[in-house]
Amino acid sequence: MAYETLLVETRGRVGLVTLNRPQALNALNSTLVAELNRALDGFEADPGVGCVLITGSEKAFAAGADIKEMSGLNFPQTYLDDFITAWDRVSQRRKPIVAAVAGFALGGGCELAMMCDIILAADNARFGQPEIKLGVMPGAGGTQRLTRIVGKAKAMELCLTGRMMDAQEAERSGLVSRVIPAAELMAEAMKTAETIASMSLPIAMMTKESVNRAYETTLAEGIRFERRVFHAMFATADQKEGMQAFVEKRPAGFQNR
Ligand SMILES: CC(C)(O)CC(=O)SCCNC(=O)CCNC(=O)[C@H](O)C(C)(C)COP(=O)(O)OP(=O)(O)OC[C@H]1O[C@@H](n2cnc3c(N)ncnc32)[C@H](O)[C@@H]1OP(=O)(O)O
Repeated sequence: MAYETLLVETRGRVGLVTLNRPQALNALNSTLVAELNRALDGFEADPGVGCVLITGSEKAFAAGADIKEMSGLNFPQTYLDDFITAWDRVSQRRKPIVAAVAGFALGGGCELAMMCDIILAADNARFGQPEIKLGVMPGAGGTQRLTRIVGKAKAMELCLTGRMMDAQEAERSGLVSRVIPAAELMAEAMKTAETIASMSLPIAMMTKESVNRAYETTLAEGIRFERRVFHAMFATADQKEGMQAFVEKRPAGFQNR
């Protein structure tokens, strides 16, 4: 089935989604979110895909939820439809997701990036939660994820003033893992996604689950969870292959089992 708001392709073991509403700076309307979930469903089900890469355009990763679509909503509609639930499915994916962000990542765009596992930023990237200027606040996880990532002081300032931060500030704050010259962003992001996709898929998925557990539980519980998952990894063929390959000084050939 074709996509109206996305470009979706598979490059080797990387599933690539490019948000494609240039006329609206990739504002996230209901069609785009539904299509993004459809694309991610496909990649999750495809054993040939080991990592997903989500990107936008040079000018905008995404300028937030589509304000024109949202502006007419009332409380019963937003409560009953709870459209944000569909967005949150991105954060529930089990395969690793890399976000390659150039230009604006604002409001829901910043929230979408934070639902991914790694954010790589072009040097022209700008992040922010400007919802307060619209008379609302972040509703797709921004007040929670941003606060856990950058800390209360900066999250509070960004959410209460709507100020944008540039890529360097985002890197200093721990929001992005790396800043890359804009012209090299896609090549670097593909390299990162390909590296992840070359690992054992079950081991990468368990690693993602374990790192995410750090956000959801106490340190003691998290350590216990990590230990159990670590033990379980010794039941995989890929653990045998990975360690044997090291001993034999050759590249590992993972079979994803
Ligand atoms: C998910 C929730 C619940 O958390 C809520 C949200 O995400 S609310 C949305 C938060 N985002 C914003 O408030 C950002 C809104 N956009 C801007 O402030 C500016 O567009 C900009 C600073 C990102 C870029 O400014 P500029 O370069 O001057 O471009 P524009 O002329 O403003 O925009 C071009 C074109 O795109 C349309 N556009 C931009 N953002 C959105 C949006 N979020 N929703 C709908 N449409 C958007 C803008 O209206 C322009 O379209 P035309 O007027 O030319 O048809």
